[in-house]
Amino acid sequence: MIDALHDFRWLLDALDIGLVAFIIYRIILLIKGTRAVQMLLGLAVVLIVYVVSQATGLYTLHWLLDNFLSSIILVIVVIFQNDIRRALIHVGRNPFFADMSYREESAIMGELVKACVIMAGKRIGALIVIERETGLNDFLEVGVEIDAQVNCELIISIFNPKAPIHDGALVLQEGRLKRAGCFLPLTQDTTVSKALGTRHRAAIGLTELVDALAIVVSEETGKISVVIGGRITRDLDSNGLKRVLKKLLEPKSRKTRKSPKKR
Ligand SMILES: Nc1ncnc2c1ncn2[C@@H]1O[C@H](COP(=O)(O)OP(=O)(O)OP(=O)(O)O)[C@@H](O)[C@H]1O
Repeated sequence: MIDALHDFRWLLDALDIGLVAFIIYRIILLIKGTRAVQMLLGLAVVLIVYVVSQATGLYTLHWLLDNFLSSIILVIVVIFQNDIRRALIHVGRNPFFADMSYREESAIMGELVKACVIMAGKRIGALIVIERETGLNDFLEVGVEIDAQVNCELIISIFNPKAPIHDGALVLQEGRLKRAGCFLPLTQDTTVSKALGTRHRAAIGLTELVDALAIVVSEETGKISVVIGGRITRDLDSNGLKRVLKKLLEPKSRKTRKSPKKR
């Protein structure tokens, strides 16, 4: 069997390279927009200094970095323990609608859309962020833990201007309302319309960094926008919002299924 596999060495090599490329891609996707990127850059600098110290004969520095790098796996595990845990938890799972039936997904999307439409009608400003593949934990330090089912009335009460947690973003993870009052990075893009204030700029800023989806309800105009990849789609009605959410959040496996009503 092993000998037979050796005849297909090129196939194994291709598989090997493909798997490593896929793992690196998933790691980049996971840490994109998190502090792990800065730490990784720091480690890359250490590695460059190590190589330079060897080439230039800076023996003491080289000895020091040699000892440090010999335990690099341990260092990486300690530094990235949260990211590694998150990656392992997410393996094989759909990022937002994890293990949910079509009916549960529809109910969640229905509650979300209903809440946005009502808030738009009442001119209640809102910023809702939905986690997809990339973890948002780095943006959840500020804010208040909620961890509740997605519910229209609850969403509206969170953004009620009299509520203490109405400021900032409401973050949804794995089909649940996870945290409210979260502070997001503002976009630095100078081409963004001057008409858009900080709520919209926060939605654009975050989605430039991660693959999350943001819904903005404007307090000023009552318009609903969806932001993804730093790009904003404005003035969506109930059907438009439903369509966009369905397209962006529905698991790939479900998209290929012909008749979702069967579930
Ligand atoms: N960095 C941020 N992260 C999350 N939310 C933010 C951030 N900055 C501002 N906000 C939210 O945006 C609100 C202010 O919105 P502002 O009027 O400046 O923006 P806007 O884009 O014009 O929105 P609107 O059309 O609703 O007025 C704040 O009260 C706060 O809730």
